[in-house]
Amino acid sequence: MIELDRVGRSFKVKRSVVHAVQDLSFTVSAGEFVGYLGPNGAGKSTTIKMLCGILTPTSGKVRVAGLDPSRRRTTLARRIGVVFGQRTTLWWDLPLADSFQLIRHLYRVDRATFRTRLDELTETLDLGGFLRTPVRQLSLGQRMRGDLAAALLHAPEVLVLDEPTIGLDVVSKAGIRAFLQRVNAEQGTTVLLTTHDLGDIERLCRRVMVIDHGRLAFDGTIDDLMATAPGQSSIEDVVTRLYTGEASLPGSP
Ligand SMILES: Nc1ncnc2c1ncn2[C@@H]1O[C@H](COP(=O)(O)OP(=O)(O)OP(=O)(O)O)[C@@H](O)[C@H]1O
Repeated sequence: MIELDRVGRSFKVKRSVVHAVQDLSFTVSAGEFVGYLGPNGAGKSTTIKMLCGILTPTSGKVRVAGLDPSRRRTTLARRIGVVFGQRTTLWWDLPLADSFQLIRHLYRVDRATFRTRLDELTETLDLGGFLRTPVRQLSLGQRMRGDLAAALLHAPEVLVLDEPTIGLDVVSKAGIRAFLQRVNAEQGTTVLLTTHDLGDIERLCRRVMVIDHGRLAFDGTIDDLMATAPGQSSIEDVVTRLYTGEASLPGSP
């Protein structure tokens, strides 16, 4: 469903070049729920932007649902849902319900399918109390649930999430995690989740990939990840050792 083959992306900054992603190869199969971890500046957002066609790779090949994202961005948009937790894709001054209507038109979802999906999403994400509220008046947790609904209204096969639980309280986080688990299990949606919240990773992902300095540093199960730092019992400690280069990497490619 997602394939990267020796992908690189660099940026020219003044007279130097930043290699945000380098020689990155991985495959995510249909129905997987994969965590994508890495320290600040590791290249996660750059990867995600290449997956949805916002950025073109400088080298290598990206395929999502069989499509080249930067060349087929409009076609791909119908098959991928993306949530950037740090900024909304909703219309700031419009009530949530009106944003959803606009999305229905943009994605050409027929009226009956839209109604059924919106009813389902309203129930599972508990949106009923604020569908008529302008997005700018929503709390962060409400806005995030709105963004998730917006990303899923057109029933995409792939869902890419960039920090979807950032800034949320424990109850809101638990609600969003349960929702994501359900979407993956019941609809078979492939999910790639970027987060700094290791609770998200522990509760949701069987497989974890770690990127560091633009390169894949680890790809394996949570158990494999824990085995990189024997004697450490918490995932926080294991990931800290990985980020600081203190762990050995049996699962690394
Ligand atoms: N448009 C850009 N122009 C120049 N440099 C960029 C640009 N976008 C990203 N970078 C650089 O590429 C590197 C990777 O950035 P990226 O945003 O992908 O990291 P990240 O893993 O998402 O980090 P964070 O966890 O802090 O969000 C960083 O050094 C960043 O400064």
